Amino acid sequence: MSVSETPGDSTGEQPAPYGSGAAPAGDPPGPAPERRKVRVHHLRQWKERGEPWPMLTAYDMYTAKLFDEAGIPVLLVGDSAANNVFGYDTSLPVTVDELLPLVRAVSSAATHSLVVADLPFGSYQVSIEQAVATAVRFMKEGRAHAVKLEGGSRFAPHVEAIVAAGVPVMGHIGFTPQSEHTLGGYRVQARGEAGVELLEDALALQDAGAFSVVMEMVPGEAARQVTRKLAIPTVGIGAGAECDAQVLVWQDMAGLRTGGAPRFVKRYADVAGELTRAAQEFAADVRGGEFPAAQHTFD
Ligand SMILES: Nc1nc(=O)c2c([nH]1)NC[C@@H]1CN(c3ccc(C(=O)N[C@@H](CCC(=O)O)C(=O)O)cc3)CN21
Ligand SMILES: CC(C)C(=O)C(=O)O
Ligand SMILES: [Mg+2]
Repeated sequence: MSVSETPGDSTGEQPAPYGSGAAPAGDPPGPAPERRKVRVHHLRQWKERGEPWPMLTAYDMYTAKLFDEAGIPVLLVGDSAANNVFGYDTSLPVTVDELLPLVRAVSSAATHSLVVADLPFGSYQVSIEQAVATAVRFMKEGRAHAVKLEGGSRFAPHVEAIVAAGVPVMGHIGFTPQSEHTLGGYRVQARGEAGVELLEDALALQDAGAFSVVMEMVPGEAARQVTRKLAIPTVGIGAGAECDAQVLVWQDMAGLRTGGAPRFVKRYADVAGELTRAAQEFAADVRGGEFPAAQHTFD
């Protein structure tokens, strides 16, 4: 168990929500301490304490509510909704107008988790003004708590301007799916010499005021070095065990998506199998006259 903060410490902060440390030994029995809203400074506290934290994507009200209640401190409304909600073959086509209602749904349902809205391709690359305007829309209309965008040093000015507008920003480097045509497909990034560039990008984002950085599909050793050199937490996806946090797309993690998954995915459930079974049983019940029964019928 980790050392818990003394209530009423110099910052006047209550202990951070979640965390691996339960109530200190000797606490009176009773209801669990009140969970508090996750804020960006909590993520940095967990890094300082060496407590890894989980992040999942969510795109709708039910998953947001379940993951929030399960203690997932950060929910990402990913532009991966392109693949996993809208059925596009890449993340490039999804628009701000398509993502905004999903962000609003997740933000409305999450009572404690920090909700991060992913800025889609084309909604921030055009200019710094466009980046700020899009981030503001996701905060104002989507009611997000933070935004995420892809890119390193070249997007540091965009990050700085969004942060100056009062919006926390999460970076995303390594394999950046919105640039798949530049990167030449879904490939591991920052191998060998290119590890230097990964670190430069991460530092530029930190200097620009990002509160965290996602690293996608980079060698574990490169991710470890970046994580050690940054004060802000790193979030890995296919970036090894040494990141401060880990993120997966929920349909991959829960086995709703069938077919081959990337190597970095671990499957924790068979939601596809369970849903298929339920649909088949429902169909058989209807065809066999078993449903609806008397208790499903009004007098
Ligand atoms: N369902 C889903 N999961 C994701 O992780 C995800 C999305 N969608 N959509 C947006 C991006 C795209 N991502 C992906 C998608 C596929 C691979 C993949 O097929 N990787 C292979 C090849 C790696 C290589 O060439 O070295 C792998 O085996 O990991 C990786 C990242 C991550 N994101
Ligand atoms: C995979 C995560 C990091 C993401 O950007 C997304 O889901 O869109
Ligand atoms: Mg994304």
